[in-house]
Amino acid sequence: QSSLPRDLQEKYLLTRRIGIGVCGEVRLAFERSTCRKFAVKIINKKNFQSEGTATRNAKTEIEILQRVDHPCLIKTEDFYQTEESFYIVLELMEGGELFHRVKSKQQLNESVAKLYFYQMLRAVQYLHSNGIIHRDLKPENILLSSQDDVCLIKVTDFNQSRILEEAVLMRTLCGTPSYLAPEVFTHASTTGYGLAVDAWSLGVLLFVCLGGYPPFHESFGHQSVTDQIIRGEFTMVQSKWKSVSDQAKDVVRKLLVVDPMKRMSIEEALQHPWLQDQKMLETAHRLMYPSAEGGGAAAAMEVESTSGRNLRKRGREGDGEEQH
Ligand SMILES: CCC/C(=N\NC(=N)N)c1ccc(NC(=O)c2cc3cc(OC)ccc3[nH]2)cc1
Repeated sequence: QSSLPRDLQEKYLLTRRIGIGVCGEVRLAFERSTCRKFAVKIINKKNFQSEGTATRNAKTEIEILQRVDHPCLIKTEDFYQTEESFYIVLELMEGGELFHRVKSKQQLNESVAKLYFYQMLRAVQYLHSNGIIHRDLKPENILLSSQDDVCLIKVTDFNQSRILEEAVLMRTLCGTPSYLAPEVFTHASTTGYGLAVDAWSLGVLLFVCLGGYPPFHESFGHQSVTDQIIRGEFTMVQSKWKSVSDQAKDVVRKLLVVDPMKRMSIEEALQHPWLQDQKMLETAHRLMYPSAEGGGAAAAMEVESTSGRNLRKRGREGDGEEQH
């Protein structure tokens, strides 16, 4: 048991482990003064090849977490560190990881999968509008707010995330182009291509929620997982997929497209017929914007559009501008 920072101990009582990851664990914690429950993510620095990388990654992750504000993105409460670890105090997501939910239910029913998928799309749409690529979307990084099927989801773990440095690309293009590779000029290295990796991952996530098993896995046939992915070869086993609608399958097939330029984007996915489901949208907005409860969906849409507008404004004027 590595020694916990004293100021963390003074403010929180850390109890049992509730989650385990490659770079550390998650403990259930109680704020001593209020008895409110929190999750404390402990990230061991030794897992990174060098001290510098650990600190840089964590700093980026913390910067992202403190900068983003969306109902479907995890929120940090506090941050501590010692020589060997980072301690991040987070809102507790009582439902745990989507990974365990899908595992225990074999597969989610389509309306639940749709509700979760829509929230993931909104979270990733928000990240992308802030110039952030998540790059590591998987069931372990999708948390559920309660044990109920109808619940809020939150995306977490920004360890692999990258903030798109358009400025770096601009500077590059100012230099002599003669040594630059073609992809620097094509879509490949600007926001378009980078963002598409998250669309692919959301396709894998939706496949797992609907089918209860992953589309690419070493146990399938003779090919390596990498070959299966590069070829975009997956199978929708009848026994699992016969109860899934054609529209849901269409979303999966349009996201699991190998060519990033041909892959359906997040925006296109949000417009797909499968998600034009008023009942689901009302439930999702009620979960995401409970304060807008009184005015119903209209108010929720109002909240969405204003927050979207603010974002775009901030994007144009850079981060310096404080939005009031
Ligand atoms: C800022 C830290 C973001 C992060 N990981 N970041 C990283 N791995 N670099 C991360 C990773 C995992 C979690 N997990 C949880 O919060 C969590 C809550 C929870 C509750 C459970 O049962 C009630 C079971 C598992 C849980 N995981 C929270 C944050």
